[in-house]
Amino acid sequence: MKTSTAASASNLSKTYGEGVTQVVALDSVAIRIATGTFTAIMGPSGSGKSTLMHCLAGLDTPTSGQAWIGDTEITGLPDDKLTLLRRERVGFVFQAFNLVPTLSVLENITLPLDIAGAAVDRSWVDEVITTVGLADRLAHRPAELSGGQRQRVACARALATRPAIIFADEPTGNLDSRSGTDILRLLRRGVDTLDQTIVMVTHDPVAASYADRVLMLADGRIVHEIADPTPGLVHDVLKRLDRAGTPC
Ligand SMILES: Nc1ncnc2c1ncn2[C@@H]1O[C@H](COP(=O)(O)OP(=O)(O)OP(=O)(O)O)[C@@H](O)[C@H]1O
Repeated sequence: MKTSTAASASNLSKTYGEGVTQVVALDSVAIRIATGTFTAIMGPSGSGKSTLMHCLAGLDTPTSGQAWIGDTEITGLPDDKLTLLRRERVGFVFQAFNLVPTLSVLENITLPLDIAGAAVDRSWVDEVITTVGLADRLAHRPAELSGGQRQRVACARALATRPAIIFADEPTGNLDSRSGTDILRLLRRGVDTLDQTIVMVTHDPVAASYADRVLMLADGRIVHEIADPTPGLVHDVLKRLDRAGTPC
């Protein structure tokens, strides 16, 4: 049983606009992410997955409610402190956080450490590089890599700083199934062997089955939770949600 908390939120709400055009993207969400666990967030398009992840990661500000990374409350934290906290304790595997094209694979992986002015723990970085299978590509530039290899670099970059938590947004979204499987196994290994904590948004029941649990969102609320998910179970719950638009 995991006891410490990597991230959490209480009463998290986010609305856009006002009056008749108001959109409730998040509606009083409460969540606890235990350290060393892998959580998948799923739900129909527009259900609030990205908004939830951005608010949990300190990339977006909720309209009301509170969010914590570890025991630090991030809601209300001034921008400079939030930037520092993200840099030191959060890893991202987002499409928007692309690799730097002019840097080599190795330089991209150690970039967050360089920015933070942190000493590079070379044996740790080597372990991560071996884990992601990029040892023979370190001098290459991102343009010389396949999409799957690039995504593995993004994962290695996120793991290199040993962040308290990694947020991954559709990490296998643009990949063929073999590369996608590599990435998911890698993330899973990070949790199992490195005690990494991961939160991943996905639309894919197979990807979600690598997680320890799946949280289903609908209309900005967590409406269902699946422990020890299998692709079939996730698929069935998604289908019922799509049909009913309500909890199962
Ligand atoms: N900047 C914005 N302005 C207005 N409405 C927004 C904005 N960002 C998101 N929304 C709305 O908030 C709701 C939740 O959006 P969000 O992107 O979190 O959903 P999602 O579940 O990640 O969707 P998808 O699976 O399609 O990426 C949607 O109805 C969306 O239209």
